[in-house]
Amino acid sequence: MIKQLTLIGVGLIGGSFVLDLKQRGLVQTVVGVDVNAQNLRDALALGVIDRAESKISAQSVGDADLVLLATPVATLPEICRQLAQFLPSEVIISDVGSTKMSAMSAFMQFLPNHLAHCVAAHPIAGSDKSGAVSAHTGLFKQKKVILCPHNNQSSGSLKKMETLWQAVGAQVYELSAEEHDKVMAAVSHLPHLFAFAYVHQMLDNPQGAGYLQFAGSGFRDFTRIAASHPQMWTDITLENRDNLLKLLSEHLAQLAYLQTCLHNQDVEKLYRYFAEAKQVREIWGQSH
Ligand SMILES: NC(=O)C1=CN([C@@H]2O[C@H](COP(=O)(O)OP(=O)(O)OC[C@H]3O[C@@H](n4cnc5c(N)ncnc54)[C@H](O)[C@@H]3O)[C@@H](O)[C@H]2O)C=CC1
Ligand SMILES: O=C(O)C(=O)Cc1ccc(O)cc1
Repeated sequence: MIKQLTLIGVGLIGGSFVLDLKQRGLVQTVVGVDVNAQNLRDALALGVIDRAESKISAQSVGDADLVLLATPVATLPEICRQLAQFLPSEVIISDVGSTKMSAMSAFMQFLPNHLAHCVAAHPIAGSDKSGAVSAHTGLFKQKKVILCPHNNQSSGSLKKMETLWQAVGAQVYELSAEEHDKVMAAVSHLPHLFAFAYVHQMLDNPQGAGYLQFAGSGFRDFTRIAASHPQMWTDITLENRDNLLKLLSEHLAQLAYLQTCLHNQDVEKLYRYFAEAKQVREIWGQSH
């Protein structure tokens, strides 16, 4: 049972997590801190938080057992810098950000005396929606959450976060922050870049808007994530840029291969390429 959870960034992910904890009676009071006043009003009205605070202060974090950071990833250094002066000694600091090397470096730089209780975490669940109005229970049911333990980790704090994520229905895995960012670049960050690039190309094409009226379900499936929050994705792609730059050049080679196949009207190579991808996608789909 957590007496006070202070949620910094009362949006889709942080809001959904606390709603689940509340529903299970695992948290007594949730204090929300957010830079967006309307979002705080929505969160109060929807019962996501019990008290709203506009800034990090002794009042908002001084009595917390758990401080959860659920803001866009580039905000973590400044948030941790501000937190340092107000943190009670045993409080757990955890986050939900999509990049973990950046979270670890913010913890190490600005919370060095508190590092044992910093738990870097990432739920692989969410959507293209954002804000407290989108928060809902059940978001993490049967979804994976990756925890990234570090050398100075308190096993009690790690275990506590593992227990909370399991309580909201998630399956907990552990990876190093470095491995996490490499994997996520491939299965999440690059696909988002492709979706943004593809939709952008429709924007750049003078006829694009007219073409879109005939777009069907394939377009819908492929581009849903291009409606995701631009701030969130600016932060993620910049924080994971080294992995993404490497993958982008590998994928340019894939496109160049397709270009060559089409240019040469190479039926066999095209067929094999599509069939191999179809098999991988079908096998993945059977277990997800
Ligand atoms: N949306 C998704 O599907 C997933 C997102 N994540 C990660 O979770 C984090 C939060 O994402 P969402 O909940 O989707 O975003 P969101 O946009 O729904 O919520 C973020 C909230 O943080 C607030 N905020 C921004 N800067 C702030 C600051 N300096 N101090 C206090 N509040 C601030 C915003 O006003 C907003 O209410 C991000 O780091 C994202 O990478 C992780 C898994 C899935
Ligand atoms: O909208 C979708 O399907 C997503 O892919 C959601 C998502 C976005 C960012 C993450 O770090 C994890 C999950």
